Amino acid sequence: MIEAIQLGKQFGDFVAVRDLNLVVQPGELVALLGPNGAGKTTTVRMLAAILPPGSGQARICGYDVVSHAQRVRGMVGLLTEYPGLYGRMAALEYLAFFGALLGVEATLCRQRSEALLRQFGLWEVRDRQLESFSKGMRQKMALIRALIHDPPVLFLDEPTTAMDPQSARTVRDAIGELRSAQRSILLTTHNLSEAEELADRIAIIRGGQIIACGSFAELSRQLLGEPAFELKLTNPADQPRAVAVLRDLVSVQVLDADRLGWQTAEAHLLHPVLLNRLLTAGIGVHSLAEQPRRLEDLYLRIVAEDEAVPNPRSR
Ligand SMILES: Nc1ncnc2c1ncn2[C@@H]1O[C@H](COP(=O)(O)OP(=O)(O)OP(=O)(O)O)[C@@H](O)[C@H]1O
Repeated sequence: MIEAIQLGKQFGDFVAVRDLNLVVQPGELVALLGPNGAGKTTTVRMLAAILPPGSGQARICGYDVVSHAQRVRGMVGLLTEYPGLYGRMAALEYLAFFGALLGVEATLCRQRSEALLRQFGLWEVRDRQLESFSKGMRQKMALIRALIHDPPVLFLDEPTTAMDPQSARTVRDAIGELRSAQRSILLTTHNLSEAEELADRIAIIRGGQIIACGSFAELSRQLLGEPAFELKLTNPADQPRAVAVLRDLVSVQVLDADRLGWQTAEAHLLHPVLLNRLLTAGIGVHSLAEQPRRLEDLYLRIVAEDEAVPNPRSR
């Protein structure tokens, strides 16, 4: 479990993170999203016991990141944006070296290394020096390194940057599997479709503070209201009659000549009645579909609304 309680960090007069509260339960993946300079990396570095918090508290699996820093580092797997790999070492040698540093027994380390190198398609190049690896291969190696001691907590900072679509897919699938293994994962990313796909909850940080947090469905409802539906009529000439027939059932919006829209949380109850009415009135329905919502729309809206108030760093 990851816990941040009123966590804060200042660099000189500059407040990088302020009163940040966040909990990531075991088996949960939370995506931390935010504009450049929002405080994501600073937060992760504090939670991973790399940077001491300026104020507040952080705990990993119940251990305080300051008083039990060493223990916390052993329980955390960290994939940073710029992983420094030792280029002269071969892949397998590197993992043995890192595993030993983290206290992983040699035979176990070799077994895990093989399983992970195979999972990420790097087994064939296990004896090649890391300096000959492409950016994407290095990123995969950094992820394997973060997993070599089988940590209960993972911090993944931009895990799929620099990867081709197929490699990014492999890594995303692997992240999905890691989550079901009862780990707590905090993912920072600028790739919103990746966050939408992987995250159980989304936390949006701006100016060092969390300005929104919840599941995609919760944030959608809070910001955009109940799910929205769109009905397309077979014949645009029926539109005035369709509006009249549905008016007392739902708040109908005319979207254009042959399309009507509404929002409801109870589509399963409403739609059979509504379709029956239209049918009885002899009004043809071409299609009825829920309007897809994207995390990108929500994110841009949350950040734009927050920008309308003064920057929290100077509040
Ligand atoms: N060691 C430091 N000294 C001074 N300022 C710092 C230091 N580390 C971070 N900052 C500042 O704190 C703010 C937050 O930085 P941080 O790297 O946490 O942001 P981020 O959300 O990870 O950004 P990005 O998406 O660009 O990676 C930035 O304005 C950064 O310049």
